[in-house]
Formats: sequence, structure tokens, C-alpha cells
Amino acid sequence: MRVAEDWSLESVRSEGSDGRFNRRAIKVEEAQRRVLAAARTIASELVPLAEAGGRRLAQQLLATSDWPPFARAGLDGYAVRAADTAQASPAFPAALRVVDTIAAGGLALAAVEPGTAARIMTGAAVPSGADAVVMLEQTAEGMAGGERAALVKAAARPGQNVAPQGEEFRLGSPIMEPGELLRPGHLALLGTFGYAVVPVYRRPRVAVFATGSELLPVEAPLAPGRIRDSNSAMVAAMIRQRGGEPILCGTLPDEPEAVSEALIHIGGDVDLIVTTGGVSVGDYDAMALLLRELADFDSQFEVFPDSLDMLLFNRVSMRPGSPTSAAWIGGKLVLALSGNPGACFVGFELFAAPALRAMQGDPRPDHRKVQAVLARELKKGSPHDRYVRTSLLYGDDGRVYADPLAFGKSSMTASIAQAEALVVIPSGSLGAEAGSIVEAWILPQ
Ligand SMILES: Nc1nc2c(c(=O)[nH]1)N[C@H]1C(S)=C(S)[C@@H](COP(=O)(O)OP(=O)(O)OC[C@H]3O[C@@H](n4cnc5c(N)ncnc54)[C@H](O)[C@@H]3O)O[C@H]1N2
Ligand code: MOO
Ligand SMILES: [Mg+2]
Repeated sequence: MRVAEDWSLESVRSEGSDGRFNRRAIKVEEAQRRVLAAARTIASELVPLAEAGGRRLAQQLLATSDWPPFARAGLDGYAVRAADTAQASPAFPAALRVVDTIAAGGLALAAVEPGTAARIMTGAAVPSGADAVVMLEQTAEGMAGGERAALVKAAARPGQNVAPQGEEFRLGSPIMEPGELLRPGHLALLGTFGYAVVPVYRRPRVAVFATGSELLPVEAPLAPGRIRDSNSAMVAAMIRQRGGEPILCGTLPDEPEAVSEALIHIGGDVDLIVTTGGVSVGDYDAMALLLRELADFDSQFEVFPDSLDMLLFNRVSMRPGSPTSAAWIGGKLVLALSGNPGACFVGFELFAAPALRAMQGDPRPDHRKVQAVLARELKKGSPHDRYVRTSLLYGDDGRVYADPLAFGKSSMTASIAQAEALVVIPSGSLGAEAGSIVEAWILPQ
């Protein structure tokens, strides 16, 4: 990728180390809007049907036949003319001469004329003349006029146990829309209509960089002042949850030269770049220093021409993750998440997750939201929107309870693993009472 090659790191350093950057916080909704404007849909590819689960469809698909394609027997029994059975009862069964036996996949040899029936199996095409199927259990075998007969002991309604041609779909009608996530049932439909290969959006390729000179690889023993990089693996899993393909680029020291060098060398076949760490006002917060050099969205354009590197935002009115930043660099979206694991997690959910869904054509890339009862009081100190990690409990009273998890600070990790939802405590309040109704954003499990 092309990061502005003329970034003047010397000038960034000399003025940038006092921590008093002019960073204007924007609302979460505005930040999401800017990210989605930059998250362009990516190319599509054809994949074999059995591998299409979890992918997003790239175009509208149509029914290639009526479904069912022919009138089908719903159970094993006899295909009859309902009128022939109108008077039938256990004491006075209708005796119908059996003219045929039709297996599933087989074809009728004869039409069902008045006074006759055809033995038929579940899934077989109902022969012409017949308009109902009587289940085997409501019949007996007998003789009529010296020939094999079915003794039908109950009156059949016309249409009974027959799935008419085109009952579910008509030839040419839409079966699914672009951007739809292909779940097992979608694959069944696609198989039904003969889609052996499926047009899906390519998985967005997401480069992940963890910045921080304190970071050790996961396999390393702890050393004084150092911690292991836990963000990379977490972010990789979150990328996969949203249909993306993570490209783990390892850790980078808190040095703007090293970070810009790595971003420059990432290459063209990456659709999104996610970095973690170094976005706050520390002397060595390298991403913050680099992003400062970019043109500012507020003084620029609403659409991002490929040629223009631009800061989309560098502060969001939210907790955790207030220093979360985003930029458009070298024609690519760069999401610079906070290094604090809790803030990294929330920043990903708020910005990277919808971006990945939008890149795969999802017309509604936001979270599923439910009203939940707050299980315990939540106090908050800052005036910003707060996104609280909670578990979800399904009460006997039919209500969903959101229970804020312990160790829920931005710097903490324990609660991330247990989080089932993010509860939003909007700005302008100092918290919410136990029992109050809150909005819970459902997290993928
Ligand atoms: N004076 C101020 N200080 C801070 C502010 C502020 O407004 N004024 N904001 C605070 C907030 S809020 C947050 S959130 C953090 C954001 O910090 P950064 O995004 O710059 O992240 P780092 O400084 O690199 O690291 C923060 C923390 O997270 C640990 N970390 C970093 N990367 C990883 C990783 N890959 N795996 C695990 N843990 C990681 C790092 O060691 C630090 O402990 O800034 C506050 N400061
Ligand atoms: O915004 Mo920071 O994520 O609170 O801790
Ligand atoms: Mg920092």
C-alpha cells in the first residue's frame, strides 16, 4: 500500500510529543458512517456449493424451476380420485382396483381412472387422474372383481397429502438476495435449484498489526515489563467471525518509522488494515503520530478519492475505545484500534465488524439489538456513550437480562471471553439503575 511517502516523521516528533493534540471526538454513529462510506464491496468469486456456508451471496438468485417441480406424494399410500372415496368408512371401505405401483423417482404407467388407485411412495409424482393420496394405514389390501384392490377406509379430501407443483416457488421467482449470509438452509435451497457453484463475495483479506514495544510473541516466556500480544489472536478470530481472512503481520515496536514502513510494505492484495495500540496521547503512540500527518476528513470530502490519504477520525465519544482512529490511506481503509484489549474488542465490534459485513454486500451491517433488563446498577464517570460487556440471561418471566461482567475495564481481558452482548449506556447519563431497560447489541458466539 502507499502510505504518504513524504510523511515527515521528524516534524511529527518535534511537535507531537507533548500530548496536547487537537483531537475532536465525534459521535459513534458519525464514526460508523465514515467507516461504512469507505468500506467498499469487494469482488466476488464462485465456490462449490458445499463450501459456501458462512459466505455472503454476491447476486440475486432465481428459482430455476417450479418447486416442487411436479405434484408429489407426501406419504406412502394410494393415489386416488377423492370423489371415489367420498362415502368411504371403516365399515364400508371404497374398493379401488390397483393399476400401478409408483416408487419415488419412478413414473406412472397408467392414469388413475374412476374406480382405480395407484400404490404410491413418499416423494413420487402423483399420476394423472389422481387428486389425493390416502395413507397406507387408512387402507387394507383386498380383492374386487377378482383383481387386487385397495380398500380405502376414510374419505379423502381433494389435494390431501399432495404437494402441488410450484407450491413453494415458481420458476423465475427470487430465492435469495445479494449480501445474504448463507446458512445451512440456504445451501439446501441452492442445491434444490441446481446451483452447484455459488457466486459469493470474496473473503475480505485483513492485515492485522499489533503495535507496542512491550509485546512479546504468545509463545515467549514473560519478561520484566513485557506482556504477550493477545490482541492479534483475538482480532483474527473476530475477523473470521465476520467472514474475513486475517493476515497476521505480527508485532511492531512503538516507532513511527517501523510502523509506516510495515504499512507501506503490506502490498496491494489487502482489503482492510487493522492495527492495535499506539493511538492515544503517549510519547510513543506511533499510530497517533502517523495519522496526525493526514488531511482531516472534516476539512475534506465525503467520498474518498483513491489518491487522497485522509484521517476519518481520531477520537470517538465512547468508552471504552475513545482514541480509536480510522484513516483512508493509499485507497485502503485503516482501522487503528486501541491497544487495551477491552477497547480493542469494542472498537472492532463497532467499526471493523460492520465494515467487513458491508464489504461483503450486507445491506444491514449493524448488530442485532434487543431490549434487555439491566441485572445490576451501572455507574459511569464519563459523559460518553458506554459499551458494557454483559452476559445474557433468559428469565423465567420471558425477559432477557443483561448482567454486566466483572473485570469490565478497558484494560481488562477476563470479561471479553464471557461477553454475550454490549449494553449501550448513552451519553448524558451517569449510568443506569438495576431493572432499567437497556439496548443490548448481540455479539456473535
Ligand atoms: N493521558 C491520557 N492517557 C490515556 C488516554 C487519554 O485520553 N489521555 N486514553 C486512555 C485510553 S481511554 C486508552 S483506551 C488507552 C489507549 O491506548 P493505546 O491505544 O495508545 O494503546 P497502547 O498505549 O499501545 O496500549 C494500551 C494498553 O494495552 C496493552 N496492549 C497494547 N497492545 C496489546 C496487545 N497486542 N495485546 C495485549 N495488550 C496490549 C498495553 O500494554 C497497554 O497496557 O490509553 C489511555 N491513556
Ligand atoms: O477509551 Mo479507553 O478504551 O477507556 O480505556
Ligand atoms: Mg498508548
